[in-house]
Amino acid sequence: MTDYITIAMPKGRIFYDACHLLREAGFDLPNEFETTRKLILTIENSNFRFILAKPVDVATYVEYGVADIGIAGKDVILESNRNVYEMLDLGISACRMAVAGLPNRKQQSSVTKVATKYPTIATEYFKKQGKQVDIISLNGSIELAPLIGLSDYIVDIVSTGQTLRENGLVELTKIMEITSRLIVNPVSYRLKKKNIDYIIEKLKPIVEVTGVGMD
Ligand SMILES: Nc1ncnc2c1ncn2[C@@H]1O[C@H](COP(=O)(O)OP(=O)(O)OP(=O)(O)O)[C@@H](O)[C@H]1O
Ligand SMILES: O=P(O)(O)OC[C@H]1O[C@H](OP(=O)(O)OP(=O)(O)O)[C@H](O)[C@@H]1O
Repeated sequence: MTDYITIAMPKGRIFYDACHLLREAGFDLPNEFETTRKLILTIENSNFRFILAKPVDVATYVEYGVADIGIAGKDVILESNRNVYEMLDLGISACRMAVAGLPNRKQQSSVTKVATKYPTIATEYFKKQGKQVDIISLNGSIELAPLIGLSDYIVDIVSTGQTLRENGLVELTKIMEITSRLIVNPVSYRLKKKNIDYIIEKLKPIVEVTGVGMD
């Protein structure tokens, strides 16, 4: 049986950046990669197999070993806290995690409420600040929460800042910079080290040109 390397790719925003990066590194990804609805993709005459997952699920596929390696945002890696090795900062899909809110807001109640898709990161952040807050978990459209009185603040991804601006919110504090990382299953790394190192070595010079590298 072919000793496939299975790579979990995040659908959505990161996918396009990730495909571009892999092509730059010399992987011959067919053009249909960006248009197909297939969830398992192969490259002819190669032992690479790609699976397309929701970004938030990539680290889960890698932890369970059904994917040997994966590409995931640092936000997702920190939030999901999966047992994976983070091997390379790919520098793609850059954005930041920030606290935002309405300007000149008046607190609604004695407890500060924070809405977020990232409860772990938000809890950790406010704990480090020594602030007690109520975290309200949402799945999207986080900016809605302070507008409609559900929360005092949000913790969310900011990229261009357009969503904040168009909703009259302001960025208050940057929590961290976010980029996508190459993650690896620890057992796969032991068993398929040569093939996985080959991929990392192909990516490194491309990534270094853009100014990032190993953590
Ligand atoms: N403006 C942005 N908003 C959200 N994520 C971004 C942004 N820019 C870069 N990213 C990165 O892309 C990843 C999320 O991509 P995407 O928005 O496609 O996922 P998602 O919102 O979880 O997917 P879906 O739309 O299917 O729910 C994040 O984990 C983050 O690392
Ligand atoms: O600074 P910007 O460039 O405006 O990008 C930031 C927005 O993009 C993301 O939302 P997404 O589009 O993933 O939708 P969601 O609300 O469903 O998470 C993020 O949660 C912000 O809302």
